[in-house]
Amino acid sequence: MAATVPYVPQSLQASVNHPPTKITSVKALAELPGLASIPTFYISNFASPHDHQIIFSDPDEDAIPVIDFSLLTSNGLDERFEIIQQLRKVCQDWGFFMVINHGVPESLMKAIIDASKGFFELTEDEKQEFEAKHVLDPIRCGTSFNVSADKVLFWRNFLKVFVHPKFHSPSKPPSFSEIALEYSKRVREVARELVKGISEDRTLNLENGFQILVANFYPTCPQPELTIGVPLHTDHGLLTLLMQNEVGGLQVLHEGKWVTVDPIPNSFLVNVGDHIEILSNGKYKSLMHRALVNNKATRISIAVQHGPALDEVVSPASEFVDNESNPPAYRAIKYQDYVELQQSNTLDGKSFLENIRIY
Ligand SMILES: O=C(O)CCC(=O)C(=O)O
Ligand SMILES: [Fe+2]
Repeated sequence: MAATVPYVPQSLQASVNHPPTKITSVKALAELPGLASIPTFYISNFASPHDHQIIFSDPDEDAIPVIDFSLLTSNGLDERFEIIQQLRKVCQDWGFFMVINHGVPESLMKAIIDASKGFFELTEDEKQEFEAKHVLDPIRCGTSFNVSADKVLFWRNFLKVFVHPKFHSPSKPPSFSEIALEYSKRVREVARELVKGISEDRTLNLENGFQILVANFYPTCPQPELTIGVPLHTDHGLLTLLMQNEVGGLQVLHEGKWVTVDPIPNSFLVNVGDHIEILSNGKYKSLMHRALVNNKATRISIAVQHGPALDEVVSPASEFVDNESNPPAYRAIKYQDYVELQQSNTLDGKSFLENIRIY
């Protein structure tokens, strides 16, 4: 019989309500035999059903838009024009869509999930080598979002790797590097076409755009309704292309309702990030989203974020600004500074964009 009071090692125990200083892995915690309840520092308001007037969306009524990528790269000019209009409308109305017929092989999508699983299954000692000191270190694994700032911890382990313009990779497991290199390249090609279609800005230097691969590992949780994998937030880049193993958990905020995402197999879930919102001067909104956890199966998601070049100073593009009726709504900021600030803070339920918004 499972013990009602779990054994939690000293190093994982909360002192009053503060998270312990040394926590590296919720995976190790989740694997403790007989864990029936979660430590208090994982209990989070962000998981509360009252945090955002939640109405679970009716899947039929709020069907998530689907973009057929093959039309974007087809030679038919009419088809391309049509799909670009559709893409821009979807970015304006939703900030979120699924992409089908994207050309990234199913076997490669499966391979990156398996390689990431292999990484998370390394021993805690082996993974320690990849625990970074700074948010701009190119290889960084950890738990929660930012354990030095988080007031409560989130039920997630992550690996964040800078994969472009310079490719980095952990050296373990041995197959990770080759798979991650190929996966990043193929996903980047899809992202570049989508960004070109959405943004009318021709000054973006996408060749040298920053690309980061984030692998998320959400172990099963004995009390999933009390905690959360990632609380609501927006992504810092231009576009994120996300996929997952067969286990769901992503919710997107659409017109004040949480929409639970049930993806089409082998599709990418694409969301607009903060830098499309900045460039378009707010026309295309960065998507608020979060990841729930469950008590049945481990969830793995791979989110690849694509941004401008790190040294690019981004401000609203001239075609979206009119100084009289539509003045710039965001301050110019170097992308690298934005990433550093966003990643150094904790997720507090607001978009980090609020920090550069001009009122
Ligand atoms: O796991 C998910 O579905 C979402 C993860 C996410 O939002 C992120 O890594 O930024
Ligand atoms: Fe995200």
